[in-house]
Amino acid sequence: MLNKSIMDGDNPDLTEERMKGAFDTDKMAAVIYGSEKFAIRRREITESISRIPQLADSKPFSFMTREEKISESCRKLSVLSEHWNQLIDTNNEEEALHLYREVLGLEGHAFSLHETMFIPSLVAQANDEQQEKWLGRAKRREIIGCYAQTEMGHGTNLRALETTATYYPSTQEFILHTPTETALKWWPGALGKSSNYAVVVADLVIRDTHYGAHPFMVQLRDEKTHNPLPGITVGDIGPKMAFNGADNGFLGFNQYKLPRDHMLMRHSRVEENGTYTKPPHAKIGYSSMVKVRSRMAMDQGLFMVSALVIAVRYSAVRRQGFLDDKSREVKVLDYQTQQHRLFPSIARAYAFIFCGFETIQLYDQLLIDVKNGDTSGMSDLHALTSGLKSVVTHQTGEGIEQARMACGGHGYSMASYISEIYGVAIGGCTYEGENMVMLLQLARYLVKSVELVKTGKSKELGPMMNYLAEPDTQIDLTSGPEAYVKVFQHAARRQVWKATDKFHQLMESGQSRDIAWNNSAVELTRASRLHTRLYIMETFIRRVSSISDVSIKKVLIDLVNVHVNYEVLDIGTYALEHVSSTQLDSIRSQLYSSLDTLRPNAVSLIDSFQISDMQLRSVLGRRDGHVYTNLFEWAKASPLNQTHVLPSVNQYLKPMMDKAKL
Ligand SMILES: CCCCCCCCCCCCCCCCCCCCCC(=O)SCCNC(=O)CCNC(=O)[C@H](O)C(C)(C)COP(=O)(O)OP(=O)(O)OC[C@H]1O[C@@H](n2cnc3c(N)ncnc32)[C@H](O)[C@@H]1OP(=O)(O)O
Ligand SMILES: Cc1cc2nc3c(=O)[nH]c(=O)nc-3n(C[C@H](O)[C@H](O)[C@H](O)COP(=O)(O)OP(=O)(O)OC[C@H]3O[C@@H](n4cnc5c(N)ncnc54)[C@H](O)[C@@H]3O)c2cc1C
Repeated sequence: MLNKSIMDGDNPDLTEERMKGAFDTDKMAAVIYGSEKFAIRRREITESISRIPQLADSKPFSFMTREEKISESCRKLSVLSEHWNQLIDTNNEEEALHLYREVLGLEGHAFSLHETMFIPSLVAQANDEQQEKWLGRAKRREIIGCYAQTEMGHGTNLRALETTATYYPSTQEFILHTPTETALKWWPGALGKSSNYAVVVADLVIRDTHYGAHPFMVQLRDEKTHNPLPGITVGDIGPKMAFNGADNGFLGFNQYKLPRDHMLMRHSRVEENGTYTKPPHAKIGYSSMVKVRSRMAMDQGLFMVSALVIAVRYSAVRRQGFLDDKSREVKVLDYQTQQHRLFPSIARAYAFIFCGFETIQLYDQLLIDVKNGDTSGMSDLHALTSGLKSVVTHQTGEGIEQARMACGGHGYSMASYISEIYGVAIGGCTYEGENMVMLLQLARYLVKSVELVKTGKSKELGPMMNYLAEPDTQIDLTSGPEAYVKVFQHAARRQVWKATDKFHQLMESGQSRDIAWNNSAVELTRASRLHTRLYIMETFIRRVSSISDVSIKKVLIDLVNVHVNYEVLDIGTYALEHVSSTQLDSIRSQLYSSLDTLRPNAVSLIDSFQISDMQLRSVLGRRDGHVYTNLFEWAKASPLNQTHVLPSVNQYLKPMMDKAKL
């Protein structure tokens, strides 16, 4: 049995799909998750969780109020705290993330920022003594922390943050202060009600000199009573589009005193007498953001996968309409339009996850380098993750929305859970830097790279930039996926040069640098997208080429074929400058035949992610495929159906109808 999800009693339509799978889903899981060891650990953790009944949702999550969701996730966290060490290796971040995802899902919880930004900030920004003092406590979850940077008035432009941390040598204290309403911290996850500590980013002021954004470790609430400390105003910012299990919060300081050693001082320092030592790299304080951005290709890939697991499984059990055989309706997965809607997203999800592995490793390496005093890799990783974060969040949003529509009417029901996945995932277009802003950060790097080529300094180009210096060559589309990489290289190079030329020409025509930049910005963001998509395609092909298992490699090559054909057609207007319309027609035919080739493996490809029903919270995406019975059961569980006649009917509708009868 190659597809390890097959079980007796499942919906036969799904079992039939799983029987068709040409590869071992456990082996594919090992490729997806980077190693056989981790793929096995994931399954073991999931299995162990299923043996602890208190970790299951106490009722369907979608029927809970926001307060109930928050309380439910806290209840589960307290159960988890009893089992933590048996369930995972607590030093292994990937195991911890898997545990969180399985048990708490994606709607956020009290620890949402604790692991993702609070601890990483302490790891990267606190000096050894400070780590000694706080890191162990944070890791043992004696305290709960978050990352409080964004303010009501400013999120993007960090240089304009208004919260001040003014140092007074006389008392050797900082005074944290919120000078205006717009200076209130606004948005930080888990800040409102859960966290008792925060890494607060504030403008450091010493003797009237403003040194800009710096991180501070700040206690917000009393450890015994959990009440806010005097001088602190803190609360929840209210319901959001999604992610409502998290208490994103506001925070204000009224002349709040903080000891000197609460500024995180690994890279910049303030001495007792107020002498300031600047960091070895001006943007080193931004490292927690780079950390999260470096995770986003992986995390967003998994969001997209969740929606695709639901849509592909459902498409295999949903029968509607006829093809050749008029005696039985077909599975909607057999429609070419359905495949075209879903399969390119499966390919992108695989590609994002492979990229994610790379960027996570690059960040881990950078952290070591920076600790050893080498900051030279910072710009490269900042540029790479800025572009990647923007492209994957946007494409993930598109893919999830297509997955919802692919489920027809039931996709619109919360029983599918896709709208929640969509709402949480697209938050990523905004958090960790608004997408346009981050594409423009990458564009700075691309423009500088072109300037290097123009001035004969191509040798100084960063990784992935050499293609900018190469001439256009003839493209032979029959030579395999590498030819498609060439199309992307040509298109990206041309757009990067075009945008740079425009920027330079506008400056030469007398516009200031900033105005010329703004007037070239749309072209610059297009250049960044093409460059990033090239990186994604190259990484995907490189990863697949490195696989030795024949059956796994075969299906992944099929997936690469879907990817490269789809991507080139998707940038058709740019590609047309390098390939003929006849060639594009042939790419179109190849795409359709690659969808056909992939069809028998579609269910196995998404089963391989081994995402449990507990995590999916979707009636449509159930592993066993028994959708209809459970859809009815789910609807019956609606609070509205707990009584035949609602009070609102007796109070308003009945009197209204009765009155109309008179
Ligand atoms: C282990 C278990 C874990 C369990 C976990 C359980 C979860 C399990 C489930 C997991 C799934 C998760 C679910 C949802 C979670 C939701 C989480 C939501 C988190 C959201 C958090 C946030 O949302 S938190 C706030 C983020 N807020 C931003 O993101 C602001 C953007 N804004 C900027 O980031 C700066 O404002 C911006 C633009 C760079 C300009 O900064 P600036 O003005 O200072 O600089 P300039 O533009 O002038 O640039 C001057 C030169 O600096 C260079 N440079 C700039 N940055 C650099 C850098 N970092 N490194 C190197 N170089 C850098 C640049 O490239 C220029 O270089 P050059 O001169 O050579 O061209
Ligand atoms: C779910 C969620 C969780 C979050 N969690 C946290 C958290 O834990 N901690 C935290 O500190 N923050 C958090 N944030 C805040 C988040 O980081 C910011 O909202 C984000 O960085 C965007 O900043 P902004 O809101 O100021 O957007 P704005 O900058 O106001 O964006 C508005 C528009 O202006 C455009 N724009 C702005 N500047 C430029 C420019 N220079 N060039 C071109 N266009 C520009 C943008 O592209 C956008 O179209 C969270 C946000 C969300 C949605």
